[in-house]
Amino acid sequence: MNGTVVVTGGGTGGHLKVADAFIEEFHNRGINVIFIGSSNGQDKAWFENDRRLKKAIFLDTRGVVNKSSFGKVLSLLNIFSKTLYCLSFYAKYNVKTVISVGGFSAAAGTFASILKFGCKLYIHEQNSKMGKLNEITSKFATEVFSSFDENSLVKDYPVAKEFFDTARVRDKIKTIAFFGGSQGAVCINDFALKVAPTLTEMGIKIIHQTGKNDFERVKAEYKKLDISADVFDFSKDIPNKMATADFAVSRAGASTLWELCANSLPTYFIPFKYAAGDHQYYNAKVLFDKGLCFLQREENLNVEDFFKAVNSDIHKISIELIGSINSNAISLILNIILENNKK
Ligand SMILES: CC(=O)N[C@H]1[C@@H](OP(=O)(O)OP(=O)(O)OC[C@H]2O[C@@H](n3ccc(=O)[nH]c3=O)[C@H](O)[C@@H]2O)O[C@H](CO)[C@@H](O)[C@@H]1O
Repeated sequence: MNGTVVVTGGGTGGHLKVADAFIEEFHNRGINVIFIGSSNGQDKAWFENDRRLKKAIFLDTRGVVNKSSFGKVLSLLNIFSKTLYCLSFYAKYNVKTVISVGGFSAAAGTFASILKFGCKLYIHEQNSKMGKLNEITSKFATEVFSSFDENSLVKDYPVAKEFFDTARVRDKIKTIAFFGGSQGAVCINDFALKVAPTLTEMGIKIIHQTGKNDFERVKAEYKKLDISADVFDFSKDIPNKMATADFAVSRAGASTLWELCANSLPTYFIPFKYAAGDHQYYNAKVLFDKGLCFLQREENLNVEDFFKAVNSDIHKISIELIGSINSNAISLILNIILENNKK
């Protein structure tokens, strides 16, 4: 491999999961990787002290979107100074390949890759609507990979092997899992508590990921209802939780969505309505249009519609999900990057 590889980006679990897939594949192929993320957000929790990495750097960067004009100027100045830092870092470590997985953590490392002569930028866009940073930087990229883009050379999403290994066709619902995305979702937590008594009467067990902030409240509510559910704030063992479930209720963050597909787990999606460009809704809509999931907007959420889905033919959906995603995406993406870098 010519020069050092940098993987940059993060902020939330969705971006970090893709960063992790790249790091794992480079590591397995014996190629050194440096990670550049932010000291704000979840990046440190994922990659600080990660033995697969040659180095992990966490810059004090923050998002620009949803800020006052003054806040935006400050964030932009900060990104500018961190870009200069990355440029000198790239020179020191002879960085020739940068992979951006997006999110505010990616800005400085990505801009530096564009400014550095002889450095190639690759982008992985997770969502159906391109994020602001990728919209700007993709024009300078050697290749952009996205599961939702017809022009992408690889259309499958990099999903961890465990989700495929534990896939099975569902028939009868014995367990339902509620997933709120990496940060949890109060709306899904409230809805789960609302339907939990009926699910329990139906003999259906509950697995529930609440997110950190709402964990104690939700746990206490289940106790009040006298329902013994598997409630947790965040788990490193999501493959096992999914494998146990026969049906899921979930936000439509891209990583979770494709993991559910890989696992053949029929899902009722409730997208996060404030996601940029409404991308969670459009992520799930791609599956919904093929009859591969249930989809309901948060503002229209109702118990009748949910139970209609629970009582429908999930077996058919589960079977059809089997062919919805292949397991070799990250390997194909790396082959393309390595081939390109020989040029
Ligand atoms: C609020 C927001 O802006 N969310 C965005 C964020 O979602 P979010 O960070 O929620 O990301 P995803 O749902 O895509 O992925 C979450 C990842 O964290 C893992 N996980 C989750 C819970 C847990 O307890 N343990 C665990 O390991 C999941 O298995 C998954 O791999 O990034 C996604 C990918 O760009 C976007 O599609 C989402 O719109």
